[in-house]
Amino acid sequence: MIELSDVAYSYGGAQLFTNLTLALTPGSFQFLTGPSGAGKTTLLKLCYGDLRATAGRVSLFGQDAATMSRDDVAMARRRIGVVHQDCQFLDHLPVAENIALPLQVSQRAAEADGNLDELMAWVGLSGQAQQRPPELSGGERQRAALARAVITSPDVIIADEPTGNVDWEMSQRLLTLLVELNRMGKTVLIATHDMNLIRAAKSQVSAHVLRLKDGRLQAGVAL
Ligand SMILES: Nc1ncnc2c1ncn2[C@@H]1O[C@H](COP(=O)(O)OP(=O)(O)OP(=O)(O)O)[C@@H](O)[C@H]1O
Repeated sequence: MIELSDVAYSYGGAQLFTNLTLALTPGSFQFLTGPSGAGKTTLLKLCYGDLRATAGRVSLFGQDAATMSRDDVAMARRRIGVVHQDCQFLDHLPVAENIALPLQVSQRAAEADGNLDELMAWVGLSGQAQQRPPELSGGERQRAALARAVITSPDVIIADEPTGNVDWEMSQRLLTLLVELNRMGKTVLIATHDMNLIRAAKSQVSAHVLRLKDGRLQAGVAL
């Protein structure tokens, strides 16, 4: 679905990583871990077409990202739900409207009628639909961000620290939602520092763990 082959990335100075290879195969559940600043967010951005590799090949659903037009990338992006590290809400809009926004952007607003209430209930936010994002707790914001990422029924979910700043119980609840999505056939990639979360996931799902460190991606990390 998404493949990085011998990819390098630099923000202009030293290379953050080189010769990095990663495949998001259909239905896989993968964790990306590694020290702060190793480049996890950068790697996720390459996977969802937000950044272009400085070398190597990124393939988004069979197309070479380097030769894709902006519209092609936008179309591919519709198949990827992203949970950003800082959630990125429009604070003046109610939570429900924030969650429905990706449908409007992809001109599918009519689908909100059927899906939105169900999705709000799934993430346990039915009572908060009309609140503004700044009025939510950290865990509620993370669940709202997950709901917004999946409202368009993407094939792939990419989540950057989806359990940052929440307690253990809430991180378990978010993990359960991500595992449910994977059981529905979604491909899941999660960047996290939380090794306890990874351990908990491994008892529920066949998860692969990758560690990005010193510009290299290692598989089979000991937990
Ligand atoms: N837009 C940017 N311009 C220049 N440098 C950047 C930019 N974004 C990130 N970096 C640098 O690239 C490196 C990797 O950042 P990145 O956010 O990908 O790491 P990370 O592993 O996700 O870190 P964390 O775990 O702290 O979120 C860092 O040194 C960071 O300062």
